[in-house]
Amino acid sequence: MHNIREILNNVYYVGVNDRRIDRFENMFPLENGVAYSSYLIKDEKNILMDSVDAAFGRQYIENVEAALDGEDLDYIVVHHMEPDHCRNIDVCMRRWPNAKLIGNTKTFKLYEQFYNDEFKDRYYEVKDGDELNIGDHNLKFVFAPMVHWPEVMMSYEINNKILFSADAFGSFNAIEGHLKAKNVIHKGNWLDQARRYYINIVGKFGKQVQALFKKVEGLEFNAILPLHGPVYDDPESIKFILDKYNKWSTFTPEEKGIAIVYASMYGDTEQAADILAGELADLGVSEDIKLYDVSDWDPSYIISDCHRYSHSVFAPINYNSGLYYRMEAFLEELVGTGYQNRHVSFLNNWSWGGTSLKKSKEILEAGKHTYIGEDVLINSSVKEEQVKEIKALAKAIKEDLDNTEI
Ligand SMILES: Cc1cc2nc3c(=O)[nH]c(=O)nc-3n(C[C@H](O)[C@H](O)[C@H](O)COP(=O)(O)O)c2cc1C
Repeated sequence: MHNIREILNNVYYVGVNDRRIDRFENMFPLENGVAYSSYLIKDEKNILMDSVDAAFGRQYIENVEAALDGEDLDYIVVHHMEPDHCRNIDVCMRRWPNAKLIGNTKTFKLYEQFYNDEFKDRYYEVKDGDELNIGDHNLKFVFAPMVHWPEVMMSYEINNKILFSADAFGSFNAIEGHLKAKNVIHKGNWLDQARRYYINIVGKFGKQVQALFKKVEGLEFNAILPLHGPVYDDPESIKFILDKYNKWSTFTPEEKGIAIVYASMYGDTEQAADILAGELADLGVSEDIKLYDVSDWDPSYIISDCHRYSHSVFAPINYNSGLYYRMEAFLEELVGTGYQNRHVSFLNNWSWGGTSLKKSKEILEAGKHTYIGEDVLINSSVKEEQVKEIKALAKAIKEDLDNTEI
């Protein structure tokens, strides 16, 4: 049985929900699955936007067949070659033998790398800015290289001002009935999941996202249809997510707040982090204070909040003369997402010596951070002297937070 929605006039959602997947890209834990979105525009020529993950072939083909309602398929656009969106392209090409495959040079190169050149004689190659008229709809292809793969392109439907945005503006979470962003984006964990998706998957490519914004400057959007998560089709939600993307892609904190990230094997560093958090609250910090044990949390959550907030406190500890490896992996990954220009402080625990603090600072160096307060050095366990130092650090962070404009 099919399950499709007409989301805009003659634009059908033909995507699927994957609630059986535990980790996206076999890496990022999912709390409530993910949607693989695909769209069909019906017009004089029918055009399909991308496909879905391999696991959903049968369901997907039934969806596309239902949306076509007996008509033929003329084109399939491959906006992004990542397999969660293109593993059913070959199935569609065989099912609809008159369909042409729309992509760019890089799309077809990647297609043949992942699969083969079976459909070579049906390629319809487009260049950046090319247009294709299919009746009442007029598509303009906008290349968006490295947002977040090299072949990525978007389609802007000129007459109705609809942007088919590939992975940009996507989110984790399967769709629970509400496909329209206005019904979900301000509720539950949707914004957190949209942020975690962007920061961890596209985040590194802020420059390329900004280049795309420049390219589409002046275009109006009535709808943004991404390849995951809800669709944006009202002015408020569109403005909301564009503002967020502008912040995220310029590595600007979204809000004032403090992420405290610690490593602790026996609880002493954790206690120092707790004392600091309590002291910050007692000093009147009303913004979010989040504590993350690097051994406990998947890095994608911590990385997302380090980008979200203005302030971070890192508490690395010494381990076999170096930096505790989970903290090292976390910091490397954080830097890999372009984390920069934040206000940063340190707690450190040592029992006989090591390079953990120095190494942590070296890893973070590229981000040109502002260091707030004195580093607090804990010799195995927190003593009265360190409580004083932690209080002084809390005071410095509170003052700086008060002086921070977002
Ligand atoms: C397996 C292991 C290796 C450690 N290696 C070092 C080290 O090389 N240098 C050091 O100063 N402390 C080392 N420590 C001590 C920790 O850095 C820390 O001082 C101690 O675990 C207390 O902090 P915690 O209660 O937060 O774990 C090590 C601890 C463990 C459990």
